[in-house]
Formats: sequence, structure tokens, C-alpha cells
Amino acid sequence: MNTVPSVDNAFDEVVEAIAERGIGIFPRFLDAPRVAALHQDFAALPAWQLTPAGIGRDQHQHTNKRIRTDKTRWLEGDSPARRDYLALMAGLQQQMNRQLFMGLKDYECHYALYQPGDFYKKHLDAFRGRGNRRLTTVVYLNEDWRPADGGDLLVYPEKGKAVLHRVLPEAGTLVCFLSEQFPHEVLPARRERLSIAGWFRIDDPVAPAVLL
Ligand SMILES: O=C(O)CCC(=O)C(=O)O
Ligand SMILES: [Fe+2]
Repeated sequence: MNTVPSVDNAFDEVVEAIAERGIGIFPRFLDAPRVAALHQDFAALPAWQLTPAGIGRDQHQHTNKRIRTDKTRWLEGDSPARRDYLALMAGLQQQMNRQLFMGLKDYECHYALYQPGDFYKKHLDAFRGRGNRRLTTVVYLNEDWRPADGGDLLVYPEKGKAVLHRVLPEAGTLVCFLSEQFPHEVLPARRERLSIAGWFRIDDPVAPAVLL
């Protein structure tokens, strides 16, 4: 693997958090040059390539503006910044599989743009025994985000209404959690909010979450 040691250490921290708590939040997971390259890559997309995000699964995909209003574009290895990001996530996948035997088979991710006022209501990224999203990642590309800018990600425990984590969408921060276990929502932002949301998938949707 052609990764620098600091990134491997960062992977270890993510693995440990998932094994122990099922969720972790990692400020500065992406270094400044990576954030800048991805931000530039995202900003250069023509507007027509960003389309209203879907909800639901596969062929049942549909948009529902009461649930989410962001715009997305699937990210593939079609630019250097995207290739670099996918390689980084492949490294994380490998580490997860080696240490936790999670059986992660592939990774899908998209750029997401929330314009002022956009939101994503409380939801789960995967339902037990249905679908194959196992581990969610979100990284943010927003420099100098202030609490007053809104756009917080609120994460809830599996049961209960109390907020477990409130995350500002700060440049470089990674949020990673078991997709079936943590309901979450995105509050309306007051400025443009850029992120990459992604999901590691398994083949067998009924395999246990983390084998220890
Ligand atoms: O952008 C975020 O903070 C979370 C996005 C999200 O929940 C999703 O795309 O499923
Ligand atoms: Fe989500």
C-alpha cells in the first residue's frame, strides 16, 4: 500500500472506534492539500451534473423533497482527486476487513451539495437484513465553518431521542459509523455545504455487523 504512516495511524483509530462504539468522528482525517484538491474538483463540476438526491433503494429510488433537498453526483475515479480519495477509502476498507473481518466488498460515494436551507431529515442509511450498506463515511470540504453556519450533522443512538453527536461539517473531518445503527439528520445550513457521503457494502445483508 502506498500510503504515508500518518494515514495508516488514522485508519487504526477508525478501526478501533468502530470496534468499540460503532461510530467515530475524526477531525483532520483529510489533510489540507486533499481537502483543497477535492473542493476544487467538486466546484469545477457543471451544475447539470448535480441532481436531486434519491431516497430508497435501487430501482425504487425516488426523490422526496420533504426528506432531503441536497444535490449529488456519484464519484468515480475520473479525476486525480477522485482517484486519490477512492484509493484512501480502499485503504480503510482493507484495514477494516483485516482487523474486524467485516467482509466489506466495495465502496460507493457521492459528492453532495447542500445549498442554504437544504436539509436531510432523520434517517438510517440501511435497514437490518435489507440492502447491503454496512459502514457509512462522510467527509466534509468546508473551510472556516462556524457554528452559526448551521448544517450540523446530528447523530442519535439506536434507541432514544437524545443527540449522541453533533458534528460541524468542518473541512477534513470524517464521520464513520455502522449504517444500520445510527439514525442521523442534517440541519439546514446557512451557507453552501460540501461533503462526500459514502458506503462500504457487503455481499450478504444478513451477516453480523462486526465479528470480534
Ligand atoms: O452530510 C452529512 O452530514 C450526512 C449525509 C447523509 O446522512 C447521507 O447522505 O446519507
Ligand atoms: Fe445518511
